[in-house]
Amino acid sequence: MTQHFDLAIIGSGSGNSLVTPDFDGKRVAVIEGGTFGGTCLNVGCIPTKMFVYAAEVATTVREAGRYGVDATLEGVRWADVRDRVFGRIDPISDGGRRYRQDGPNTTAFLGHATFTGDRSLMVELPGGRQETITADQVVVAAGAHPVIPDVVTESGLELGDLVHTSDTIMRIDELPRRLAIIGGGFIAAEMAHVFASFGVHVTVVARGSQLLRHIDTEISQRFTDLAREQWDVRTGTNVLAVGRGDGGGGVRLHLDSAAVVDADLLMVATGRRPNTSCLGADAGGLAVLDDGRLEVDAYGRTTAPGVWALGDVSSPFQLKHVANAEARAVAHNLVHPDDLRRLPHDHVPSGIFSHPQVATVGLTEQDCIEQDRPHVTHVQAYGDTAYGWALEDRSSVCKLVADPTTGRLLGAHLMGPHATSLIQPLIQALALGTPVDELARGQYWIHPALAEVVENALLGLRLERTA
Ligand SMILES: Cc1cc2nc3c(=O)[nH]c(=O)nc-3n(C[C@H](O)[C@H](O)[C@H](O)COP(=O)(O)OP(=O)(O)OC[C@H]3O[C@@H](n4cnc5c(N)ncnc54)[C@H](O)[C@@H]3O)c2cc1C
Ligand SMILES: NC(=O)c1ccc[n+]([C@@H]2O[C@H](COP(=O)([O-])OP(=O)(O)OC[C@H]3O[C@@H](n4cnc5c(N)ncnc54)[C@H](O)[C@@H]3O)[C@@H](O)[C@H]2O)c1
Repeated sequence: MTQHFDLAIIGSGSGNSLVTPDFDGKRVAVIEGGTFGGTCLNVGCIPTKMFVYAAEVATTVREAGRYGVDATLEGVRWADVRDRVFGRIDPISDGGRRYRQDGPNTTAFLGHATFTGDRSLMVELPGGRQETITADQVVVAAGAHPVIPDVVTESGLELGDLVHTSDTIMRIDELPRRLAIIGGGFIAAEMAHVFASFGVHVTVVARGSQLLRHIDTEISQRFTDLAREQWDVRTGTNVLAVGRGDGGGGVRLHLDSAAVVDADLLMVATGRRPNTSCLGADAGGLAVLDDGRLEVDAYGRTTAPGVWALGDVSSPFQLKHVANAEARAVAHNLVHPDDLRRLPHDHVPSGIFSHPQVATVGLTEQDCIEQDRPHVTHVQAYGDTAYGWALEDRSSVCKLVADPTTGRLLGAHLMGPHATSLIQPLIQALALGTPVDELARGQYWIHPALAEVVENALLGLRLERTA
């Protein structure tokens, strides 16, 4: 029997937030084929940052001697760290699922959905049952999954055993002695920090010449240099083959430099691909772009009338704050067809919770050069501020890019302690168009807080126009 709904949502990550009061008294289907709550809650932002915090604590103890405080890290109780994280998260996922199962106007379908036609879905439920659903409107919020390079797939090593992705590595039973990571992006940078801080020997194998290649080149270079001091970093290197280690234990990577890397576990962090290959996109009339994303217009409309998409499955940004912001726009658009809101894609910031932290928003210096755009930059060292002295900081920076003629900020790129929080006034200035001079001088900056690095960076920009 076919069930008809006012709204059907595929994916319970940011999609779950679409059940707004506008749908009170209407029928909403929430379809989830994996763990309720999606990536951020279960295997993404939230658990990783809870592990990162524990890693920060371990690092603080290790580095305490620099400040004249003698401390020894006695050990890391991995199982306790892990259980604290998932002891907090798993009940939230369970509660969210129950809330949709028992909700007054929601029906939760716990299975994989495939389009079979125009706003028509087939859901594979546990036990082999199938349910057919139609809806006036459908939102695809199906997220993305880790890409596994061929060289790993061809190794024959099973995922979740010796080979992990971020989906599984946080739940392992015990810390490995040696961890190899393929990839030099966000996940590699964060997880290398976590495991190295916990005493694991980490080897990062990256294709590019620098880690975090997509960010400002200067920051990426500085980050890579600091990473080399903490982890065994092999840049400009491809993995030619993956197999079992000598004696059958662990894994061995054969690199194109002729070197081999032996490790107890391998983590693959080579990007995430939108979940569109098993969605029946063709049957639903949804166009898929070359990179696997669903095609959407500026308002989140797919190529199929009445079908919307948001988040990792369609967005150019695989970030939770973007998925949430897109969900807010789509939630509005579902009920205001004559007053559509655009997906907010201006000045999208990102933060990388590694050691050091990195935070970035807006144009980089290279962007300005490539666009032949007038610009000035200023790099302010944390170490030149009072709180930087307290931190004994010698490597952290706040780099700003501004337009000298308009006096407006173009971009901000920070690397160092609390970079992901320090960047917020700069994100705000970009979003609200606050002139640099007004931002620097039009308010108090608490002395001697770390935020003075941002104040000094703003004051250091050589602008032709001031407010
Ligand atoms: C390790 C890691 C750390 C991260 N850290 C951060 C961070 O610090 N900050 C940040 O901004 N972003 C971070 N991200 C990215 C962030 O998690 C994602 O951008 C965000 O969660 C995407 O939300 P979404 O709603 O689009 O998709 P998801 O949350 O992935 O939800 C999609 C859901 O749809 C389900 N689904 C898929 N296909 C179907 C189908 N056909 N039928 C039924 N259900 C289906 C999936 O099971 C999934 O639960 C991180 C990602 C990872 C992997
Ligand atoms: N703090 C955060 O906001 C945060 C944290 C983690 C993940 N994320 C999101 O999740 C996404 C996925 O993270 P990620 O680290 O997997 O992707 P990424 O795009 O950040 O990095 C992928 C890395 O893998 C490399 N690579 C790609 N294919 C390869 C191959 N075949 N062999 C070897 N190397 C290969 C790339 O050169 C790059 O270094 C990120 O882009 C980000 O949007 C965000």
